[in-house]
Amino acid sequence: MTRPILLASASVHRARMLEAAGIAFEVRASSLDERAMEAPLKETGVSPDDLAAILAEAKAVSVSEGAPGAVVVGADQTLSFKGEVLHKPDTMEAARRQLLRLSGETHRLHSAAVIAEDGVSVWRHVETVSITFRQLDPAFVGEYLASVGEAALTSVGAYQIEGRGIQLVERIDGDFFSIVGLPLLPLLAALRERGAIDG
Ligand SMILES: Nc1nc2c(ncn2[C@H]2C[C@H](O)[C@@H](COP(=O)(O)OP(=O)(O)OP(=O)(O)O)O2)c(=O)[nH]1
Repeated sequence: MTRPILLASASVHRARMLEAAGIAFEVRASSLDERAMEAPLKETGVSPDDLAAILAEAKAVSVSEGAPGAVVVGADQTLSFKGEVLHKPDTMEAARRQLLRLSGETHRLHSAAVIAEDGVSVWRHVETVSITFRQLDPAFVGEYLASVGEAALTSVGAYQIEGRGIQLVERIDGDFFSIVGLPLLPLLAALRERGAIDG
């Protein structure tokens, strides 16, 4: 007998990943205002990986408080580049500018997952991946964005690595699943340990 799993995320990418892994869960996205939460944290000089963990924990705990007995998974991803933390671009023009900034450079994705039960965080994991982009020609970036469209705006880096986004990349150092949005292997091990999935 396993325990109900809730995914406290509005990310279709995370939901698809768990579905593909054969995990039974329900989506119950958190209503937290991440940007409002993030502003004071940034004043403290919080590191990008800690920021991802704190936001993931806040989402998991907030959903978990209203779901007694459920195993609630919260997640967050931050992109760090030259001391800045970048977020999902708001517009296609912002996506174009962001991709050109990352051209020929290495950025890091910090992918955090947290499990909360009955309003208490019981497990957390942050995986950091370094991604180096090729030298990107502005015309290529324009063609890439025209081909992927608004999907580019659903990812923090304005790319989906499992899709055409891989054509932007020269090198990846780290876990593929963490780029897509969840440190999947450590998360599955934790769900097993907590009796939420069989195995
Ligand atoms: N499919 C795919 N998604 C990616 C990739 N890189 C980043 N992402 C997505 C995963 C997340 O949905 C999003 C990271 O943004 P957040 O951590 O703020 O999550 P999001 O706002 O989507 O949902 P949430 O805050 O959990 O409700 O970027 C990738 O290479 N492939």
